[in-house]
Amino acid sequence: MKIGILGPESSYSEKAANIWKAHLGTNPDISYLKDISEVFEVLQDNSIDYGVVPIENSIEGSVGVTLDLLLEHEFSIIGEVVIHIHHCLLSRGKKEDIRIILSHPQALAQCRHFIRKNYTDVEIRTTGSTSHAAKLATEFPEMAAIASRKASESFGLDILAEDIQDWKPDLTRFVVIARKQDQRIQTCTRDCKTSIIVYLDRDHPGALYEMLGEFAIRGINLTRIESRPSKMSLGDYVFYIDMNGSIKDSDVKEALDNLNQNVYMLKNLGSYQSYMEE
Ligand SMILES: O=C(O)C(=O)Cc1ccccc1
Repeated sequence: MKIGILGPESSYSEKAANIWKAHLGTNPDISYLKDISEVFEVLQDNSIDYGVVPIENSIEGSVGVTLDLLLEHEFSIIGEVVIHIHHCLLSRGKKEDIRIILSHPQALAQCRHFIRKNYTDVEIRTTGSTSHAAKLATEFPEMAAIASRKASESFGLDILAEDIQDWKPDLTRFVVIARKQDQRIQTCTRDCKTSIIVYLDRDHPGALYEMLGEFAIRGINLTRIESRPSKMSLGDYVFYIDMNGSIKDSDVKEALDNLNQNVYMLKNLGSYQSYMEE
């Protein structure tokens, strides 16, 4: 069995994958991939069995590419892992040498104030992962990467600054995805969450109110609601909704069945267990 994550070694995805593996009871091999899109691509072509991708961050919000790809593919979410992020600035060079700062776009966004305050004259470059940024920074002393402390050890870089994210705590939620037809998908036993994507039938007053009513009247707690452009026209949206509970709970099932009859499209991404880093 293989699990695909953002590579190379010491990305935050690897940390999330290791937490999930510890609960799994089996030990899938890690496949290091270049970015989030590649995780979806190789899961689609059967080269891996699971993928671990970031979906949401407490500072920067949604990871749009993950949301879009969940809509495009027939994958299930089979687990979620929430981890603490402690970004460091890593380099071979000294502070005064730095001309280029590299990282994953989410990490750069989480450290925006730090960069503006301390590095006014640098070029910013994005990479597929924080650990890829660290690997590139080994090549030139004028490069610095925003990545984890673990990445500094893996790639032999000095830590120029630590805990540089603009807000604390910085938490990132990762989802574990699998092909829908995968028989090995475990059923959730506790702390279950369910995720769906909804595209409403037509825009009319109260459409969102009616949709949310299905959850409210059954006392189902929504943990997130997010709109994303449908990409069909400006002002047209799909809704991503997460809730506490499992599709095996009769109230959740009933709410989704009712909703399904009154919306254009409802995609059930699955019910899964949530793990928080201790
Ligand atoms: O690039 C990584 O290490 C990731 O796993 C994605 C990411 C980037 C920034 C914060 C959290 C996760």
